[in-house]
This record gives sequence, structure tokens and C-alpha cells, in this order.
Amino acid sequence: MSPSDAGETAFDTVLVVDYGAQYAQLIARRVRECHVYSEIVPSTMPVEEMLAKGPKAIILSGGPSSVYADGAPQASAHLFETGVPTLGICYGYQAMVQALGGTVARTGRSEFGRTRMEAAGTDTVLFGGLPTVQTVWMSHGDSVAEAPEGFRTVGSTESTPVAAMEAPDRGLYGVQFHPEVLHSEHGQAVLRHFLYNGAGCRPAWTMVNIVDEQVERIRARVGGKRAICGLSGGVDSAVAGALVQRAVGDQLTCVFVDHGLLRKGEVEQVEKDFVAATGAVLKVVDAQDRFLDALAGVSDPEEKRRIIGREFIRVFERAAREVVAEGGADGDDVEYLVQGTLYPDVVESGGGTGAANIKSHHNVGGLPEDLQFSLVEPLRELFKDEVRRLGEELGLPSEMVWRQPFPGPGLAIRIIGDVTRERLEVLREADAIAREELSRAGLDRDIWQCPVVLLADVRSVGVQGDGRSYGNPVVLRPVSSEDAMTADWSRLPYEVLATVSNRITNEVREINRVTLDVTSKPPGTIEWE
Ligand SMILES: Nc1ncnc2c1ncn2[C@@H]1O[C@H](COP(=O)(O)OP(=O)(O)OP(=O)(O)O)[C@@H](O)[C@H]1O
Ligand SMILES: O=c1[nH]c(=O)c2[nH+]cn([C@@H]3O[C@H](COP(=O)(O)O)[C@@H](O)[C@H]3O)c2[nH]1
Ligand SMILES: NC(=O)CC[C@H](N)C(=O)O
Ligand SMILES: [Mg+2]
Repeated sequence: MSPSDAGETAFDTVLVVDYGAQYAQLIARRVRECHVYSEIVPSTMPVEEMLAKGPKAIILSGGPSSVYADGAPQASAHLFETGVPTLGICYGYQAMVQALGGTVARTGRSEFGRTRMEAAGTDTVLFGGLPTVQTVWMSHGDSVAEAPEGFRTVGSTESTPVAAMEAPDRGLYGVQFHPEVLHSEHGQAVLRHFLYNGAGCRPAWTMVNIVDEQVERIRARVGGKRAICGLSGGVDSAVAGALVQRAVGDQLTCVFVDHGLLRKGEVEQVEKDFVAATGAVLKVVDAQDRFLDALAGVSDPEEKRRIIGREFIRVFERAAREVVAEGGADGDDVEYLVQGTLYPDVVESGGGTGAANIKSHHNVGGLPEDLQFSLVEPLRELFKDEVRRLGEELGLPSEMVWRQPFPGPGLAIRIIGDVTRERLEVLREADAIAREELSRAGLDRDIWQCPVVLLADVRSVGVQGDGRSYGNPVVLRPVSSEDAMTADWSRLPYEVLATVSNRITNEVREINRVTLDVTSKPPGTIEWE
């Protein structure tokens, strides 16, 4: 939804050029937290193409390479002559220095983690008004030995004499530390200074503007045509659907697919709550047999995801034909499919800027090749917390906006092994107990979500009622997260864990063991498949 490709927009765009940074997304988030829209582009993108996006500023990210190594990604000197204010961070800073004739070298004095930096006084752009001694977060082996001509050194540490530099008349800035991480004490202020004072960006990217902009954009695109929206009851599709409904009204029909992989009570909840909240036209399709037949005997996670992605589309196609038939013979075909795809879905499916494919989210990497619909994905550049704020702006009820995420492929990717009706029934019961107890304990807002995972091919011996049992374990995976890109396991109170464990083993006959997953992301993803 890049706003920049639509000509004049209500807000400025900042491009984050990704040199293979661990968390280029984090830079983009921090910029957005300054109410300036930002978008990530690969470092291989030609400068002209970047300029075509009309950036008000550019930020060069960190990266794993050494700028002087063969084949290391470079910053072209041309980039620094375009007049677009640019901030280099870590590798991006080093690349800027090298391109402008300064020197970068392995000095043998690495800095990792917490570092004390002395910043030049208040007459600098980056550090104006900030304390002259501050804690910054470093992660580098190479250092800038000499700033390029015309730059003023504005920060230094014990090991790195040129830890920050600026040339405000040319709009060029560089820092060796990582302002985007919260451990850098004044990092957010440094970014703000660059954006507002160094680049003249306006803090205009607000939820109100996004709603207006998106509604306009969708209206222009869909025109008088019909659309359907894959609605799951989750926050992403609810917000996407509400936006499209605001834009084109009853040209939109929402389609909720019951694929047999849903949680207990979910169909009823979606039928009741979503319609009550939005007044949208909702069509519920029972496609249980179709999905479960297609999944029979399949245990490979990516294979499951591809099958589910394909079946979703087939069901949407059929629903679209029905919508047309119900709308009378003169109706146009349904041309658009609205999905609540988010930025992390795209990144993890390998659709980001050079990012690896971690798992094919059914709605991105799992789509079939012969897709007939044009996709409308108004949230494709947004993070979950931004979508939640958007939902609030649209007036959706808070139970919907704050609902914990549930993946489109549902319980199929929480059964490790192949998916059968019996296994689904077992997992559904265990999941319902965990959800009920976590809610009862008032933990819903504290945790991001808590998948319950059935290790269907693993069995262990237990003793129940003085007899031997040989059942399956489940894993509880409670996590806390800001945006699902990274996560930590939630330290749930022992009493709550004990109650969940007790109830599951007492009430679900097939399960005789409950375990807790204490892995952060990375290295583990949130879902097991
Ligand atoms: N059962 C379903 N019926 C129809 N569409 C679905 C279903 N499940 C998922 N989708 C589509 O796939 C998209 C991605 O699913 P995903 O679970 O990421 O989002 P969500 O369900 O809207 O929100 P949340 O992440 O909060 O669960 C949804 O936005 C929706 O368009
Ligand atoms: O709609 C979806 N389709 C998918 O294929 C999918 N896979 C994971 N998830 C959800 O995304 C977040 C990150 O999950 P992972 O750490 O497992 O990648 C978590 O919130 C997961 O629940 C999905 N959502
Ligand atoms: N985090 C970074 O960008 C590191 C840059 C470069 N690889 C170094 O070690 O100095
Ligand atoms: Mg969902």
C-alpha cells in the first residue's frame, strides 16, 4: 500500500534501505512511532527507483558484511548527491563513510552491547538538547577510522573515536550505534531529531490519516466492482473488512470458512459478534470435509500450509460464484479478494526484502499459482499493534480489536503429525481448557497468545487411576510479543499452569502429559509448524 506510488499524499515517506540487518523492521517501526510513514527496500534497489518513491528521507540499516570485503553491498556515491537527507546506521554508516572517501577498517576494537558515548553539545542536529554522556547499544567489529571530508564528528566512545558524524548542509548523518533498539538511551530522540530537524519530515502519519488514505485508495481501485473478504474472526481480517466496507459498502460480502480446523465455539462467535459489530453481509461456508480430505495423511508443515492456502482460494472462488448468482443475472463477477495480510506474514513467507522463507503463511506464500482474484490487502505494510490502533479508530469493539491472534491454518499446524478428526477433537478440548483458565486468571492482555500443541506422534507412559496409560503430550506455548516478529515465553504463574495441566489431564482422556515451551523467538517461532 505504499502511499508514495499514488502521487501526492497526506504524509511523508521514509525509505529504510536494508543491508541484511537483523531488524530492519525495527527501524521502520521506530520511524512510524515518530508518526512518519516508512517502508523497507532492499539495498540492491537502484537509486532512481528509490527516488521514484518520493522519499523525504532515507535511512541505511545495519548489516552483517564488512564494507571493504569482496561482494559486500555498497552504497552508491550517487545516493548522497540526490539531496534526500540520509542517516546511516552501523553498516549503513560505514557504507556511507566508504562511499564518500572516509576510511573504515577492522581496528581490533569491537563493541557489542552497552557502550558509553560522549556526544557533542547542543549545537548538533542529532544530539541537540540531549545529555552529552549517554548509553548507546553497539554491535560492530569494523570502525570508522576517518570521517569523510566535510563531516563533523559529533559522538565518540573509548574504542570508536568517530561514533557519530553529521554534515547538516548536505543532509547527511551517520551513527555507529543502533538508535532503533530500546537499550540506546536516547535512540528514539536521535531518530526524531534526524527526521524532524534533519529531514523536515512532518509527524502526519496518524491513524486518522491512514483510514482516510486507505478508504480513498480502495474506493479508487475497486470502483463499482464486487469484492469478497476472507473473514476469520481475527483482528486483521475484521479491520481489513471494515476498511473495505467503509469504502464500497455492500459491494463487499464477507466469507467465513469453517475448515474444520477452528477452535471450540469459534463459528458461533464469528457469526454473532462480527455481524453485530459491523453490520456487514456475512456468508459462512462449511468446508470441513474438503479441507480434512485434502490434508489426510499429510504431516509436512509446508505441505499442510500449501494445501490449506489452495483450498481457501477454491472455497473463495465458489463463494464468489454464489454471491454473483444471488445478486441476480446482471451482476459482475467478483474481481477482488480482501485479506487481512500483515507485514510479518509477508516477511516470514520470504516476500520481504531478501528475507529467508521461514514458513509460508497460507495467505501469502501458500496461495495457488492460478489465483483468479486481484488481492486487496490494505494492511500489508502494517504491524499488528498498528492494526489494533486502526481497528480502534474504525470503532470496532475492543474484544475484537484485542482478540489474540489465531493462525489461518488453524489447529492443523498445532498437530505435529498428520491431521485427523479425532486428533482435532482432542486438541480442541485441551485448547478450550487452556484458554478458559488463562482468561479466568485475567491474563488475556498480558500474553500475546498461547498455542496448545498436540505431539500426535509422540506417546509416553503415565499412571492414571492406578492403571497404565500410553497417551500423547501437549505443549503449552504462552508468549509475549510486540509484533510477533520476536517473542519471549511468558512467565505464567505456577498456580495457573498447575490448574491448566490438571484440568487437561483429567478432562481429556488421550492426554497424559502437559509440558511448557520455554523458548524465545528466535530461535523458536511462535507456532510449532
Ligand atoms: N477461517 C477463515 N475464513 C476466511 N478467511 C480466513 C480464515 N482464516 C484466515 N482467513 C484469511 O487469512 C488472513 C490471515 O489470517 P490471520 O490469522 O493472519 O489473520 P486474522 O485471522 O484476520 O487475524 P489474527 O492474526 O488476529 O488471527 C485473514 O485476515 C483472512 O483474510
Ligand atoms: O494467518 C496466519 N497464517 C499462517 O499461516 C500463520 N502462521 C503463523 N501465524 C501467526 O503469526 C504469528 C507469528 O507466528 P510464527 O512465529 O509461528 O511465525 C503468530 O501470531 C501465529 O499465530 C499465522 N497466521
Ligand atoms: N551491526 C552492523 O551493522 C555491523 C556492521 C559490520 N558488519 C561490523 O561488524 O562492523
Ligand atoms: Mg487468524
